[in-house]
Amino acid sequence: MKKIFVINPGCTSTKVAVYEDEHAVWTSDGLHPQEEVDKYATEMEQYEYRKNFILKLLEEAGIPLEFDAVIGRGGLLKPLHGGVYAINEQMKQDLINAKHKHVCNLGSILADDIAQMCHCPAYMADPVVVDEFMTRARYTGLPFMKRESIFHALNAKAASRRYARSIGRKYEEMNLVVAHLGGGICVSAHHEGKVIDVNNALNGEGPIAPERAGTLPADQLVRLCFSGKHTQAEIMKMLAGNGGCQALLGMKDMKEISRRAEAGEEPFHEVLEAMLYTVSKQIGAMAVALWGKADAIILTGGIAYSKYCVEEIKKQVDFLAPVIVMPGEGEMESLAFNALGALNGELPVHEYR
Ligand SMILES: Nc1ncnc2c1ncn2[C@@H]1O[C@H](COP(=O)(O)OP(=O)(O)O)[C@@H](O)[C@H]1O
Ligand SMILES: CCCC(=O)OP(=O)(O)O
Repeated sequence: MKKIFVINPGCTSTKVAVYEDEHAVWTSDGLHPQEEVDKYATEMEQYEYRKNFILKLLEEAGIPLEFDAVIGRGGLLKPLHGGVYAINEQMKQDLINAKHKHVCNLGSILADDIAQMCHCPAYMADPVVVDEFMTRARYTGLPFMKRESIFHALNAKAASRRYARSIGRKYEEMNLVVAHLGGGICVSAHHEGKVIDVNNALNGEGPIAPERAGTLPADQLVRLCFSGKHTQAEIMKMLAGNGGCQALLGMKDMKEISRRAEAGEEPFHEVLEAMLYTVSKQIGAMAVALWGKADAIILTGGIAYSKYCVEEIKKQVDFLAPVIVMPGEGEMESLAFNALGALNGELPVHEYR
């Protein structure tokens, strides 16, 4: 029996879990009070805080630091193929110096720390930079600007595989549109096992999200940048962190927002309608990326728990393909399976260079 520790840092939580082979024997949602994380300007400054937070959770649960492997959610490295990677010094340095900032950059660093404490291997799998774009999806209208594949690869692929299995088909033989509806939102087009297009979930592309602005009118963004009123860091924070519902409603708790919208309370109702409209339009775009031949549209992530949100999206897109609802994210399970596969020699472990 292999004991695996899984670490998944998100903007509002550090989810952790202990697996014995494929069974979760302990999990924690690891929610952080917003005012705690708001104290830090960058994700790297949260390193000590998140590490101590994890060690305290383990201590309180009486779980000794005795694991066969530790696996963390992978961060904003250079574009990579999917799969399992051994965490090495080069990877940690690239994460510390990453051009894009997001707390998932801490996943591999924290995993390596804990692995060193229990003398076992450290891995990451299907990081947010999995890049399988078709060439035409990389283009913008400027030769020096290329689109980047940054999305919730782990959950989007795990949900796709789970759905394919449930209907007795292979992921590699299907066309799927997958909308991951979390604090950030991505809608990806999966063609025969490859994500050929997806909105950049982090920076200025795609739907309005609980804490992200999504696509903005470029001319207004340029004027804002040159207004002299904001630093670059402040504007980046408007795109991811303080954008979307956080900017429009002063909150990003989607349980609360959807409850108030459903009760007809304004501006919650109108803003949520607008957000879900942008999600639906992105689903339409990805269905076209699949030549209109999507086998299914999968709605996943925390917001897919909201029947109200799901119904609003369905009304707009169910003419395209059957809508399958898979609420929550299978990231912890998927990470554990990847580590188990690596330990058992069933999955190749790639070297990061
Ligand atoms: N029952 C629910 N109804 C509406 N939103 C929900 C519900 N449960 C969770 N959420 C929302 O889901 C989001 C978290 O989703 P998750 O997939 O864990 O993503 P992330 O890792 O990006 O935070 C939060 O915005 C949370 O408010
Ligand atoms: C795609 C980058 C990772 C990301 O956006 O994750 P969260 O939505 O969990 O913040």
